[in-house]
Amino acid sequence: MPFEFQKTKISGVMIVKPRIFPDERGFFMETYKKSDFESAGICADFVQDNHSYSAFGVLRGIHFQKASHAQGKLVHAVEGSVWDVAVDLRPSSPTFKQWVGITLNSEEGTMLYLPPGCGHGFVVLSHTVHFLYKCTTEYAPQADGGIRWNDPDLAVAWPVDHPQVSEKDAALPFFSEVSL
Ligand SMILES: Cc1cn([C@H]2C[C@H](O)[C@@H](COP(=O)(O)OP(=O)(O)O[C@H]3O[C@H](C)C(=O)[C@H](O)[C@H]3O)O2)c(=O)[nH]c1=O
Repeated sequence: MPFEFQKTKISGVMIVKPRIFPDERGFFMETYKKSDFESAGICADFVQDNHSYSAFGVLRGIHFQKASHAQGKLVHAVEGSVWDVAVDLRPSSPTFKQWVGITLNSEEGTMLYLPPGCGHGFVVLSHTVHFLYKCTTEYAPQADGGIRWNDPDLAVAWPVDHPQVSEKDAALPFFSEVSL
């Protein structure tokens, strides 16, 4: 099995560790295989791939798409490292409003799968990061949602004191104001 899957405290949020095959040329790893993911309970059909590039201290998120446009995401850093957060935004979930955070770096190739219904954000830990992710639904700006990164109810323990947040993200609503 080229992947190791690890559950987190949030239902459906899975840590995925690919098997790396190093040799004198460099390395090879599989970063997704439908049959292995389905065997681990991740039955996701990905329809869009994204790539973002950010500098140290940049914080993107906490974002989500609403209702039928809710996105499952398989995220990883292909160069550099981030501290990545999944927030459970499913009111019926026993871990509603809870979050998990994990460092994703390109050396280990560790990935995080977030099911639809989770908010997602990350802050860059390395000088720069190339961040790639697969999504289970296409971009739907009309369904865009977000929560302020430093929402006191969520109290996400970001490991960077003064992150660089875009004007748009700095103006996102607090959890108490959000319509899910
Ligand atoms: C997300 C997205 C954006 N765009 C366009 C819209 C804007 O003109 C530009 C930048 O978008 P945005 O500022 O929303 O990019 P991020 O702040 O990286 O947003 C993402 O960051 C957090 C961490 C996520 O998990 C989401 O995938 C996504 O919300 O790309 C597209 O054309 N397609 C897309 O799928």
